Amino acid sequence: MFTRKLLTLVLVVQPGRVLLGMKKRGFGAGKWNGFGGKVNPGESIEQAARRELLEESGLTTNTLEKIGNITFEFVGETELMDVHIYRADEYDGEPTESEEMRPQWFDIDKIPYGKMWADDIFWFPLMLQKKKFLGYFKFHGHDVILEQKLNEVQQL
Ligand SMILES: Nc1nc(NC2CC2)cc(N2CCN(C3COC3)CC2)n1
Repeated sequence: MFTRKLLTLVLVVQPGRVLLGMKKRGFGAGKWNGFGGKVNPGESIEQAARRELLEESGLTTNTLEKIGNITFEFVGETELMDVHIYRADEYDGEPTESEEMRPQWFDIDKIPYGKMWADDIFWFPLMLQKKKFLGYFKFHGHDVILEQKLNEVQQL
């Protein structure tokens, strides 16, 4: 009944600050988010995460750590979003605006949750504490969360 679309999301975190990008077009345009996108055939999820980070932010990293996996359901749609979330604590390069994203550093205590996906406020604190988590969010449209599950796990 449901198909799953593999997607990636990378958060670059430095002491006291996190790098977010303003999505300039496509799904989630107008929201701040980490960097990510689709997984191409023949690509591992981690390779796709690295590719999208480079394409969207100009950054590379040696320290991509898998920290979460969240499944999103949208009422009335049969395709689930299976988002694999990574944290990078080091990076090389300079944050660079791309066609997709305008990068900006945010102090941890000034993360713009009001301009991000509604689920982020729930799992960002786990991500920032380097906890690993599994989640499930059921959305009505793009703004209303009808159901949610979020559990810390020891390993992904
Ligand atoms: N933070 C956050 N929340 C989401 N919530 C669900 C939407 C309700 C989804 C999401 N991603 C899925 C979409 N993906 C786009 C980049 O190319 C596709 C970025 C990561 N990222």
